Amino acid sequence: MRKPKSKSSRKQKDLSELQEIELLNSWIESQKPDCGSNPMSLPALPSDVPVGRLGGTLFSPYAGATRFEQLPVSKKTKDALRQCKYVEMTDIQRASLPHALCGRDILGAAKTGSGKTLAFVIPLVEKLYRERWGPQDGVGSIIISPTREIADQTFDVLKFVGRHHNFSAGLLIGGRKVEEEKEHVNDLNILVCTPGRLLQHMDETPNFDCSQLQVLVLDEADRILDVGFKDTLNAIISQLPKKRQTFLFSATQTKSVKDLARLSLKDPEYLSVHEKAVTATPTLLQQAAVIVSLDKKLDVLWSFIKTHLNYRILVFLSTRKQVKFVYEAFKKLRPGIPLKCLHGKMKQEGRMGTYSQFSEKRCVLFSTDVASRGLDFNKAVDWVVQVDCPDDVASYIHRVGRTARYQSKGQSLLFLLPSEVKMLEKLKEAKIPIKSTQANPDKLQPVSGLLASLLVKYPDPLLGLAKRAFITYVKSIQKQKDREIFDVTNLPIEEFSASLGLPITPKIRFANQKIKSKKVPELSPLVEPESWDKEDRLELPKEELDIGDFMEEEGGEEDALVRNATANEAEGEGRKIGDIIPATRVSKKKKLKINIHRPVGTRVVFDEEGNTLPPLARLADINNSGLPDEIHDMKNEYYKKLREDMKVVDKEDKVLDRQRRREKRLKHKMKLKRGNTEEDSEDNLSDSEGEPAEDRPRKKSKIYFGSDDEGEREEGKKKLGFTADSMSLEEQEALALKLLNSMHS
Ligand SMILES: Nc1ncnc2c1ncn2[C@@H]1O[C@H](COP(=O)(O)OP(=O)(O)OP(=O)(O)O)[C@@H](O)[C@H]1O
Repeated sequence: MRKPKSKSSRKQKDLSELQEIELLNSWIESQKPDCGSNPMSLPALPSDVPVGRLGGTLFSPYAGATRFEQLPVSKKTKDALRQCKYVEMTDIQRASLPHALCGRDILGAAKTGSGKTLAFVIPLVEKLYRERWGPQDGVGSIIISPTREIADQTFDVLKFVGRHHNFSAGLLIGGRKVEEEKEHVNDLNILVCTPGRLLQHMDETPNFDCSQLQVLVLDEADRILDVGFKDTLNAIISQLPKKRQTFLFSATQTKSVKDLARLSLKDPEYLSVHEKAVTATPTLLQQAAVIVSLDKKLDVLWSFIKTHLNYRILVFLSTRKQVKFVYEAFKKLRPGIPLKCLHGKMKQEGRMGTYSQFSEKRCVLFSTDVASRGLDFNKAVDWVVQVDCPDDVASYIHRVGRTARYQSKGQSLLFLLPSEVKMLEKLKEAKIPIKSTQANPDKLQPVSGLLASLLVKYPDPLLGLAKRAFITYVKSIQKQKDREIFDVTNLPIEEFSASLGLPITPKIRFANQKIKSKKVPELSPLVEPESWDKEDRLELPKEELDIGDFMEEEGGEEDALVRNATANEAEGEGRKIGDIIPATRVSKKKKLKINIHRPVGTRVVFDEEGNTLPPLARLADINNSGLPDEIHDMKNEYYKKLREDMKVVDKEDKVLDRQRRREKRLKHKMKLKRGNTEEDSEDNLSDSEGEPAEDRPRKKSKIYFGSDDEGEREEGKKKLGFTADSMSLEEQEALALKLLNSMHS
């Protein structure tokens, strides 16, 4: 145990701290543009770090510094940085820290994973240190993050950097008990929060006071300034003092004067360190795009996962319901790699748990855009797969930015619908080096048929999830702003629905109305669009991008059942042999023909209009050779069980049917013999209800066979002298005939 410090040593420490603060403050003073002196001048600004000032001239006295050690920051901060092994500064840190430490407002833009967090955490801590901020001074700094996970992560960085300082800091995010927070929030000096929770405290916590705020940080600034947070942010800003230092950081920074005016920035330094870089994304990131039709997306995703079982893969889908469905369904299919999911409606504990557990060596995390920004997963993500097209270029940049972070390599794959190819142009215009590649249909492992059987086997919850996934996806496309890329009328919704394993296409009024008028083009799902530049093709994706076996050059062995078009048919329809036929609902006539060759036990279900339900139809057509062993076995086992069950049910049905017919015949005979004089209420009932007698529930008062009512059974016995249990059908029939004959005679 450490000895308690004596009074004199504490005094000495205080004194040295005071001296340090004085020194730092005098340095800051000397750096003001109008001061004219530069006592701690360093080498000139390197030419590869373009630094500019919005509407002003560059003033960056420390821009030549490359190591944290060289910066005018407190010993406490330097010690912490050293302990965390932060030695060399990244570009954005080199460019922004000297300005930020001088007290200027910063608009910082740098590629994803380039260390922007430290670029605002260090000056924030230093500012409070120089101001000798203490617990009694209340809130001195606020960092606003768009998601809980980013806030949590930033809080960790803050804890590291501020470990030797004496400030109190708190994480205020949704999903936690607000009442507990209210008790402590007034004692905190630094708040790391999400906008909603901060405003909640501003509105509800008694005496919550931010009037002394020194530094405000908007991390992922363009997102926070976005319409989604507009009202909340305006309400927050209105309660903050105008005299403060403000930092705005993002990989896709806003330059909107309107936004800056909202935040009352004063001559902000616009530091876009990678503006002149050749690419807008990390240099070590390799990016590819593949054209996939909507109904083949899950097949391609499944194949990708099956061929990348030793990687850490982050998969983006556009809606929460899709994430839930794909996660639950794929989990049941057991691909051979741990699966996780992350979305905004998960409970806080689960959300944080998933986020921190995504450090397993091999793992697939299905996520919505909640994980698209700012997250720095503990261990490097190997692959980012965007199954659904991002909303815009900025969203793409943030999503792929979850890999290839700070000097590590990464790979990304973007799925685009044939109708979304325009996105590729936009990405290229934004200096994103993305290569187009093709999935090899021969290597594709179809999963849609398996999903159909899963939905039959586990209707709860999979059927509901699939429906919701379908609806939310279509709606998400409809809501997209960029109509050049997203066109809901171009979606092959029938095929998409079938590919999720759904027996019938759920109705979406707005979408159906729009789609009805437009014929869905019969696009081959894996065909390279003509507009693609051949030079863009990724010739050797396997070596370079490790895309896996199923992403190969055209040609190769044909999968007769998956690609079941004959040469003639294909040519006639303008398709190539080898194109995968989309899962369309064919005419009843055609399907009946297919039905004849259906293996025993395979059920064909028709909808109300007489169309067969494609997933089940497709299920029978899927070539098992394309399936992995365990799924093949699962499927066979499932079929076997299905066949056995069907045989039993079939046998029972036949016996029951025979019995009913005999009964009917018997009654008919009895009626005839009585000359229709005697009223048969059962038959009357049948007519009155207009149902065939055998399908109608029998009236309890008339039936004694197997009645639950003991009294009725006894009465029946008395009347007829037998029970159904005690006689075979033949005996019953013989007895009835005997009775009839006796009546007749
Ligand atoms: N100077 C440095 N030396 C070593 N590692 C660093 C340095 N600065 C940051 N890092 C590391 O780089 C990684 C990315 O940093 P950070 O999360 O701050 O990136 P970012 O630019 O904010 O990314 P995004 O735009 O995705 O939010 C982190 O793991 C961080 O620890």
